[in-house]
Amino acid sequence: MGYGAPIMDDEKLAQTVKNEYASSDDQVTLLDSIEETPTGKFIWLVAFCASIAGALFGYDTGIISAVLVYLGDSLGHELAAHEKELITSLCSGGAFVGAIIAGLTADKYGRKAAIYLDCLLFTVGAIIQGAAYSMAQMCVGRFIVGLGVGSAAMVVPLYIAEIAPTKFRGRMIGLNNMSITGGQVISYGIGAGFANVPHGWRYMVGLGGVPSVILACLLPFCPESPRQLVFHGKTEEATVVIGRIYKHASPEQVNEKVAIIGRAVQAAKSLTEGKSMWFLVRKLHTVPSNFRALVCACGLMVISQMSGFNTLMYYSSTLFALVGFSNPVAVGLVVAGTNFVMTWANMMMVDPWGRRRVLVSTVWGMSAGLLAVAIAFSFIPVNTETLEIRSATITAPAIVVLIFIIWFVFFYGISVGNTAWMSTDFFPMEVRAVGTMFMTCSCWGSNIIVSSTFLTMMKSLTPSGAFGFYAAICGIGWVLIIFFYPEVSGLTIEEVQEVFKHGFGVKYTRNLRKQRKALRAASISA
Ligand SMILES: O[C@H]1[C@H](O)[C@@H](O)[C@H](O)[C@@H](O)[C@H]1O
Repeated sequence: MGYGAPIMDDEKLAQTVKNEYASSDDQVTLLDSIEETPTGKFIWLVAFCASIAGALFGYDTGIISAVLVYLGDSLGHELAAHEKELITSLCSGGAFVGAIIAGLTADKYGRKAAIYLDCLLFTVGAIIQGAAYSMAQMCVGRFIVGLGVGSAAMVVPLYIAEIAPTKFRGRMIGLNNMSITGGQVISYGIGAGFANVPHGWRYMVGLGGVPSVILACLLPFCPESPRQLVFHGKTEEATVVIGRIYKHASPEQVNEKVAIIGRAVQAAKSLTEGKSMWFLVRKLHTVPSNFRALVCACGLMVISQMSGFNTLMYYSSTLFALVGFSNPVAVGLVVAGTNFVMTWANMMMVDPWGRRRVLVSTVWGMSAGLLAVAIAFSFIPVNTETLEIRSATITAPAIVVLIFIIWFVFFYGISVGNTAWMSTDFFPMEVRAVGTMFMTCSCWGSNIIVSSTFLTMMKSLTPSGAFGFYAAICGIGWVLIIFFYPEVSGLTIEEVQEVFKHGFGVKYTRNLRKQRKALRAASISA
């Protein structure tokens, strides 16, 4: 029994597993036993360094709301609404392009090269923005930073997924998510801190260039992904890296791990050697298991974005001013802070609980929260022409809106907001980079749609209609997750490749996890 072994009935399971464990020559492969060994601090430090790029993603997307408020006429004139929209959306547009560039190059040049490039983009973009005296210069700076955001959003989870020990993979990608949402909290704090400083907005954007320099200095201490090293024929280097990651493993276990990776790499190579990028894109769409992985990864990402969460990130001031709060920036900080705390909760829960279990038991809460917001809004007299409130005092429905927005963020942060970035391990190696690229593009594509239609929807559908729409998306998303999202937590990245060969793998992984549990129990009692 090895990867892709048939799933058997529950009754026969315990005995068969015990027998096999006792007789198999291939016990190491069976349990990938290196994964059971303790790992040291080194790999956490590496994941932490890579996550600085995630913090920059969060910082640069979050800071814009404060920058827009304090720009004034610094770019030569007071900006019109459409110019503000342009500055905001150019970052998402750049991110879309950045994700494509990273996706096309991550295999050829390795994961680390893309992160170095991100550092350059974040720094150059920050300098250009901070020194901008014209709308054109600001737009260029914003787009360049967007390229970095999109590339980092794509390559960092990919890099972490490939270096992480199986038992910490979800948690380590979660660390990157914490950096994203932490970066957003910091950006709100810095936005508030520089609010009354002359030219404060220049410091706000310029500060985004500092952590990228720090990251560039730390990167030489981080290893290249061992899977990438094996892919490029550097098996000895990969062995050293695996030895550093699993520092309590025996040399045999290290060699076996490299051999397992080598087999997966060989399989990937035999399918793709000498083939063009277009071939990989076709393979991603035409091989049924790849396509199912793609649907699942992009589907979850689209649900996370179309839930409307980022309307709160980009337009929270507008929204909270609309319902009568006089200090919308502070209220916005509460939203970003809740998201950050729940990202931590997600990180702690995904590996022991399993991603699917977390999603199934929480996504309904997003829908329920948004529905309550939609209902509460119907009691608030909003002028849909001007998007202004007709009464200046905070009413009970306004408080209900705030409570249920925080409720929504609570469930968003603990579920799709972070789990969506973990699906990079759904893809087999030969299409992992290109699959992650599509997943990241589906993030920025749907992000652009939501951020560019929110205010229009508030006007044409009324706030109740807009939030009702997002509630429906979350409700449908929850049902789709129940039927189609498999549990891959606890499986090695090589094992995950088998999952989508069995439909969407929901039943397959349920049985596989049961088998593994029994196998572990048998190995302990043997
Ligand atoms: O995972 C992140 C996180 O949830 C952020 O708070 C959000 O702004 C991003 O759009 C999302 O991709």
